[in-house]
Amino acid sequence: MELAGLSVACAIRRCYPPSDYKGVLIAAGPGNNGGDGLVCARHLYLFGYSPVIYYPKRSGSDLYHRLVKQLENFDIKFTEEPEKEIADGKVDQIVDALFGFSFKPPIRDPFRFTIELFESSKLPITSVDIPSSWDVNNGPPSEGELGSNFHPSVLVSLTAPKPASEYFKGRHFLGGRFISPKLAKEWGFTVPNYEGSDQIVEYTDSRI
Ligand SMILES: NC(=O)C1=CN([C@@H]2O[C@H](COP(=O)(O)OP(=O)(O)OC[C@H]3O[C@@H](n4cnc5c(N)ncnc54)[C@H](O)[C@@H]3O)[C@@H](O)[C@H]2O)[C@H](O)CC1
Ligand SMILES: [K+]
Repeated sequence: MELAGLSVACAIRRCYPPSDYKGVLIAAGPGNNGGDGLVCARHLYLFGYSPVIYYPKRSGSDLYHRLVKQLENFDIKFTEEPEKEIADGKVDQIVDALFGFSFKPPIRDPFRFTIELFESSKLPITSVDIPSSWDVNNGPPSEGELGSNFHPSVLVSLTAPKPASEYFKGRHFLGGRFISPKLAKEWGFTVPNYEGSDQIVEYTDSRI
């Protein structure tokens, strides 16, 4: 999770530098995708951003208490009113860390509100692993359903791209540099060539 969150922060640093996109709203969900978002928020702070975290359904487990404690130690702000942060101009970009591969539709509250916020926002949005509300295999919800108008500008797939990423049209990165060739072979995917100490690789038209 630490490396996953770091890789998302690295992709954001590459696409949306703090000189132009300093205020970052991180929407964190109740599972591990949300945990990646909490880790990402801490690294963004260390990279010079001003993160503000919306974490409406907190996990009770010790790991998450410790992630929150680390953020509090940096005086990183938590908010209950993400729409106000956006309206007040405190936010220049958004991180979608609501749900990853364990999401099962339909979306339950309080996350319906958050997906509506994503759909209506004009700000750049980076999704962690899968755009939230998308089905891991089949991609965006059908037209007219909540989430069908959610198209983030950046996607950071973790460890390996999920089938839903085929429907994604923006800048696509792979992160989570911790898979051994042996494990990748066992699971039938390729570990790309990460440059030097990079935590991310960007997919190009020719794929990696
Ligand atoms: N396992 C790995 O290799 C890695 C995973 N990483 C990250 O972990 C997520 C998957 O995490 P998981 O905890 O399994 O689930 P999610 O975060 O996707 O969500 C579960 C969470 O959401 C709730 N939920 C599900 N459906 C709904 C719904 N319709 N409405 C409201 N709430 C819903 C559910 O109850 C749970 O609380 C993966 O995508 C990666 O981001 C790391 O990257 C490390 C490697
Ligand atoms: K997500």
